[in-house]
Amino acid sequence: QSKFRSTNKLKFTYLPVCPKRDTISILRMQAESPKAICCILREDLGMKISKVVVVGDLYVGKTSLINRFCKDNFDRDYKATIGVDFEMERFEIIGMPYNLQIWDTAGQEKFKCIASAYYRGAEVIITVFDLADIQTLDHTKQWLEDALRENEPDSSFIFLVGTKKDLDCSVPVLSSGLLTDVLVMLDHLLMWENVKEFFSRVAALAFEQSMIKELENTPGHRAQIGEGNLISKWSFAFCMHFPCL
Ligand SMILES: Nc1nc2c(ncn2[C@@H]2O[C@H](COP(=O)(O)OP(=O)(O)OP(=O)(O)O)[C@@H](O)[C@H]2O)c(=O)[nH]1
Repeated sequence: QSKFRSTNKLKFTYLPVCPKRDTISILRMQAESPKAICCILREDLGMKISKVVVVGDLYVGKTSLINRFCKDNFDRDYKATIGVDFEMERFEIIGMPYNLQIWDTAGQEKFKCIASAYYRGAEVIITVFDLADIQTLDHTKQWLEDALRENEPDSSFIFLVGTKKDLDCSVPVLSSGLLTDVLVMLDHLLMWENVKEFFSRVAALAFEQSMIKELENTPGHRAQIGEGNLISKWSFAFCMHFPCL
């Protein structure tokens, strides 16, 4: 919650994901690039990995969301995640190999201790709720607080994802009081219609974050504040790889 309050440039995105109809909607809250930083890109960065943690109540569809992206499949049978699971997805960004390590955590209370041990070091936190079960939206704040507690302040991008839009009983979350509580903290509302584009955006942001961190931690390399040629070039490169940007 403190993360929500302290970030004044949050974006909210609504995307659908599912196979037959526009079944899953994804609502995204995303802190804008934390600082306007122009980075000197280095050629010797090598392989980069960013950690994405997916949290939320049991049965909301975390595994399904990840499987839709990583395996392009959808399974109607429910198999509870035991503890944690993870997938590695490879990207290439501005010619550099880049991996997203996506951690699928169990929503069941009895596994929470195990799962929370994996929250640390998350560049991205994706909080999932079920559009057909308003309580799961209510619980997202707690999930987020738990995940943020294990990470440095302002070190993670946050996304909010609503699933199961295809179900007739889906609640009109956009007008629900609970979501309004969240929306008042946001500056932007965007909508997306594609899971791959969503994860591509996640990858782009995580990549950017890891570059910034790397530069900040490397002696002799300067992070420059403000507008500059390099940041323009960088943005363009992202557009080339991620049409959704
Ligand atoms: N109709 C519909 N069903 C969905 C959708 N997404 C997930 N499901 C179903 O919801 C059930 C739970 O999905 P999971 O992805 O296993 O849920 P989870 O959040 O990973 O659950 P835990 O591992 O227990 O935390 C499964 O039966 C899925 O098939 C969706 O968009 N539409």
